[in-house]
Amino acid sequence: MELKPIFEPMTEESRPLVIAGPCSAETEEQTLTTAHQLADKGIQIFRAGIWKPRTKPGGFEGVGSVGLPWLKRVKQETGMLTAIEVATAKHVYEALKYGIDILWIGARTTANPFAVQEIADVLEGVDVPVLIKNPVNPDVDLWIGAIERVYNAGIRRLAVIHRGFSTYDKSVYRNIPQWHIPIELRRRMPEMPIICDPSHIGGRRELIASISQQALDLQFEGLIIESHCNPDEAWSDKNQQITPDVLEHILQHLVVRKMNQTTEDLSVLRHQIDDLDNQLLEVLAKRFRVSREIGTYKKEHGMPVLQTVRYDEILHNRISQAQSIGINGEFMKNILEAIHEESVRVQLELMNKSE
Ligand SMILES: C=C(O[C@@H]1C=C(C(=O)O)C=C[C@H]1O)C(=O)O
Repeated sequence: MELKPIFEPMTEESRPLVIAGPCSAETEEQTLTTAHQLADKGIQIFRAGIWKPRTKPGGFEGVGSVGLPWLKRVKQETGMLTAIEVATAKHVYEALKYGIDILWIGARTTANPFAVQEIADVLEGVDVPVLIKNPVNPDVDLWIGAIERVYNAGIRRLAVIHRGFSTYDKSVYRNIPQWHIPIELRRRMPEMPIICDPSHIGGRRELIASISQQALDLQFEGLIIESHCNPDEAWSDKNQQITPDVLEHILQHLVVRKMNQTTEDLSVLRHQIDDLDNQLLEVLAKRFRVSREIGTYKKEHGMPVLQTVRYDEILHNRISQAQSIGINGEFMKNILEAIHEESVRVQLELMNKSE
């Protein structure tokens, strides 16, 4: 992909790029007050939701097109660029008609290729920056598919927004970050800027600073943070919005690590890591060899592959062993589950071989 910077100038020094503004534009006064406060703090890009995709009908679905002239005023009075979410062709037309500078595609929309294609089709021939949020489900290919649809429409000023992923299980997060997904996107598309959305990942004000710092530590390029002049009275997402004052405080305390190159000091430690990874691989290969032998035995003796009592015992013992030497139990569980799944697959393959 041949991308252009989303904004000029975008330099290493300008990291992180910050986009801030209320979840929703509610009234002209709330929009303008918040915008002026943010502009006074040096924020250069203002976000506001105009059309809000709500889980159930009856919630506040955004003010709609009447809010677009308010954003035009924001731009005229503060000089900030304006950004809104678009989910349909009509939204794109309206946004462009009112001179909105940046469009973003929401997580629910990204999950739907028909909707993304509809938006891409109307963007054909338009030069506007587009930010693509991750789909609600942790599917990196679906995310990349949406990026490609927009890219194929000729949009070159592209970036993605990592806003976390929906989960049925209770979690401290509103949308679990699953950092490995944006990391995989970075591996596959190294030139694609990634903007983190700590407001939607955390769902709570208290989590915004730490999630933002994590994003910066992963070299993400920007942050999109919900900020409202009076968060407790917000019409949507009040728990995750912060005042421009709090936003300024958080931004001042973020540590931006600029050192990109590997230093000599790291090379010694990295050799150690290489060495340890080699040992891990050898041990894993040995374990699968033994598992194959067990599989052969089971085949000869008519035993089923899955042995839940044994598996349960392994999980239980290894997790407490791990915890006793300072390894996170949840992490150990994930590793053991992955190993077991592969071990069972290897044995099943063996069982079903005819000879
Ligand atoms: C290796 C075995 O087969 C399966 C795989 C296991 C493993 O890899 O640890 C454990 C139990 C079984 O479900 C076994 O029965 O011991």
